[in-house]
Amino acid sequence: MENSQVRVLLVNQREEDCISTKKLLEDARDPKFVLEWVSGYEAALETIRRNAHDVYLLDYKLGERSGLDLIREAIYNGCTAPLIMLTEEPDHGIDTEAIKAGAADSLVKEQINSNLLERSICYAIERKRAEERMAYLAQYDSLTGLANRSLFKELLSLALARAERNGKHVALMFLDLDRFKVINDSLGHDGGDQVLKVIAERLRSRMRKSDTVARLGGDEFTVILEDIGTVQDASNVAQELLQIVAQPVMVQDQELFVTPSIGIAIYPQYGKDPETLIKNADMAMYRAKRQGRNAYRFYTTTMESNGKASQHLAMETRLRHALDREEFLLHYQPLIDMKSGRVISLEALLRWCHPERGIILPDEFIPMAEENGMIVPIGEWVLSTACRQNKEWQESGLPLTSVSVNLSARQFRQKLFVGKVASILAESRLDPQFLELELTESLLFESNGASTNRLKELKALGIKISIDDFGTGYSSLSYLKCFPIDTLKIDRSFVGDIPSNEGDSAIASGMIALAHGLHMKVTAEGVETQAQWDFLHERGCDAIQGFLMSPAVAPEEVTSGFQNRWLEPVGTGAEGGSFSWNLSSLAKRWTG
Ligand SMILES: Nc1nc2c(ncn2[C@@H]2O[C@@H]3COP(=O)(O)O[C@H]4[C@@H](O)[C@H](n5cnc6c(=O)[nH]c(N)nc65)O[C@@H]4COP(=O)(O)O[C@H]3[C@H]2O)c(=O)[nH]1
Repeated sequence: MENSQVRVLLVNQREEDCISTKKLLEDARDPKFVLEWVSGYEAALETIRRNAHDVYLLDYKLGERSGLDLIREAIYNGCTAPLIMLTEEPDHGIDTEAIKAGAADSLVKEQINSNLLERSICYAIERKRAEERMAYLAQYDSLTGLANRSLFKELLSLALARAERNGKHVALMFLDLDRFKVINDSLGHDGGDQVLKVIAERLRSRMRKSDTVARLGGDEFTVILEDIGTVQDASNVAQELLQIVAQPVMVQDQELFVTPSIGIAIYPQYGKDPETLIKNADMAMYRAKRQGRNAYRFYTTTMESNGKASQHLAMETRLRHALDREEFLLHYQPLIDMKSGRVISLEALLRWCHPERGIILPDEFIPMAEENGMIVPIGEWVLSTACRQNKEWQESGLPLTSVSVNLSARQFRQKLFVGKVASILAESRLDPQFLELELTESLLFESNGASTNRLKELKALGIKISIDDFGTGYSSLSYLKCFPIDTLKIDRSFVGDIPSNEGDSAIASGMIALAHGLHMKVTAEGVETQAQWDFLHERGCDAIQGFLMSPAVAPEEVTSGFQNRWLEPVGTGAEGGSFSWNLSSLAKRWTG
């Protein structure tokens, strides 16, 4: 026990009990017990209110009142130290009542010996400390010691209620470090943590005791300034915060320069409740970032009313948090082998479950995520979720298939990308042969030898590579033979009008022949009609994907699809032999 002297207050009516208890505790060396005694109920309550003891031993019999009453009253009066009940004889009913009332333990006097009493006291104190520590951890950020998100929200609600009562203003500042990810990536998490600690300390020491500084997570901090006189006051503080954060930080013998972007929303003009105020300060912070970082911006209504630009800003702000708030999900679309009718792969397609708008398709937010770099962490999430999910399916006994994952150029260009893929595979325990990465044509051809090497490293891991949207990238075909590619995916823009459009039909046929000539497989995307199916089948296309078979579906539907209608090949004839397709029944199976 840390504190080697434990102050004990014994409350009972008989002095001889005090003497015997003293004797029991006398031998203890560590901790050393210092026993005090009071006999009356009121005197006991008075002493307990002074909060001067580490533990209380309360007799059940205290004249007209009982020890149970004293426990309840002590707790009601704010007693935080543990209370232990002492009874004359074993009584389960009293024990239970005592514990319910808040006692740490209940002991029968005649059973007590020195050892038992010491242990009971020490356990009670340790348990109390553990509870206090847990309560602290639930409210404070363990890295910086600042208020955490939940305490911050509570304090903000209280601050707004106070401001409403007193007719005052509150400024909420949302502060995010610029390019913190670069620091984390280059110094590692320990280095990043040290930076966060230094910044947290600077913010704390600048603010008054009555102001709140919180860390919401990652590199996001908030400051609540109560009782501000004018907007200029908030401006001055923001200006000062920019300066103190920008002071060099020494970490791992390196001098680093960190800058923040700060968004400010003022209560009550720009948010009457905590949620609105937080959302608006966040949006203003994002505006500061977009306008060059290392700056502060006040939230104004024009940020909302400024048509398309503001919608874009609001969407980007939400997108930045979507990952933390677990708003992304994956749907899966099957790719069907044309010979066997079996599912050979499931393409993971990202969906954003927007709290107000519902499911948003990737075309609406991936370009934004590409532009602001969010695609890198989002893509990592997609990759690990898809691998984990596929492993789960395999372990649950579903037929083995690959999962294919779309890659963005920004992800692929990361220096550590191959290592990341390897560690995701290791974590998910998915056999690499069941992962396929889909890269776009332009991604490969825009870069140089680096892509070839990276592709070779990926292939060396044992995963498959396909070229997505093939035919849309204006690339030189001669490049194709330089890359270790398994599959070409014909873009759906060439599939939509076959067989009626001669040009598209010729292109699709040419692509199939080209891929086969280079010993690659071909998948046609966007197959919606039987005529397209027939055409592609005749030309020897290996696999197809499209609404004719199934749209992308939620993971649960993949399981039920396999169980109900996706399992067996359709038609007659042996696999690989001559196979007569019964497309309408196949399509029926797929569409349920
Ligand atoms: N009209 C029509 N469309 C069909 C048919 N069959 C499938 N599709 C749609 O075609 C898209 C196929 O994916 P993609 O070419 O890789 O095109 C994807 C891919 O480029 C990108 N994307 C999706 N998920 C991710 C991801 O996790 N990471 C990255 N970087 N990009 C992704 O967003 C694009 C659009 O995805 P989705 O909206 O899910 O749209 C999917 C799918 O729903 C059909 O028969 N007819």
